[in-house]
Amino acid sequence: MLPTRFTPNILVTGTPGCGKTSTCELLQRHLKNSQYYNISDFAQEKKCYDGYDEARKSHIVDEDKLLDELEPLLREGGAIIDWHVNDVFPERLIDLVVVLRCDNSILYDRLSQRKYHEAKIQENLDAEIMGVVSQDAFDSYAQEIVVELQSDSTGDLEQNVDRVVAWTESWLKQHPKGVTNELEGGSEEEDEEDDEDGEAQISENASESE
Ligand SMILES: Nc1ncnc2c1ncn2[C@@H]1O[C@H](COP(=O)(O)OP(=O)(O)OP(=O)(O)O)[C@@H](O)[C@H]1O
Repeated sequence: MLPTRFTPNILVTGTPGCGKTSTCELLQRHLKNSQYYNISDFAQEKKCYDGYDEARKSHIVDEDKLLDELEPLLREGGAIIDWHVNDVFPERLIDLVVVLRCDNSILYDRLSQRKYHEAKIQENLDAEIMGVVSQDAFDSYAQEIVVELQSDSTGDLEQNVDRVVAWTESWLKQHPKGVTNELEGGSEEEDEEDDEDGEAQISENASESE
């Protein structure tokens, strides 16, 4: 059981089509020693399924099994997690939650290009308008570790990655001794560095945190 993680775990979430995979793949190229987990692929690879949803034409993920597989990896730190569901990961093992947002007409075009049927497109557009994923993130994690970033253009994509890279560098400086991997129920003590510095805040512009 690893007691400490020395690099942060970053969850990238958002409505399907918002750009999670594009962002995570670019981020992984910029962050040394990071591991990218696309949870849809991970669940398939580890067979973390609990049936098949005919209406949605997709497997139902067994979240308990998923966490059994993922938690030891999160304890190592440096995870970049990509999933539209965000409220299943243990808060004690997540250091930053990035919620990608997308303009609805742009999202419509992206989902149409995937040949999604109209009802599925509409369901996702409604979810994006209502901010469903964002609300889940703010309900599930401390407000100060959740950040919403717009992902409409390639310029946004690059800027978002720069900001998360800058945030990570700042986190590493603030936690030279790493962060204690709390046990379920939070029975282990917080790392001293945490108490002194609090959470690393993501800045409006990447350069601000340097
Ligand atoms: N910021 C962006 N600017 C321009 N195009 C983008 C941007 N982000 C994503 N795209 C494009 O939108 C499409 C969907 O992106 P991507 O697969 O990264 O989304 P996703 O959120 O991971 O979707 P899913 O949840 O279904 O896996 C891709 O064709 C990608 O190239």
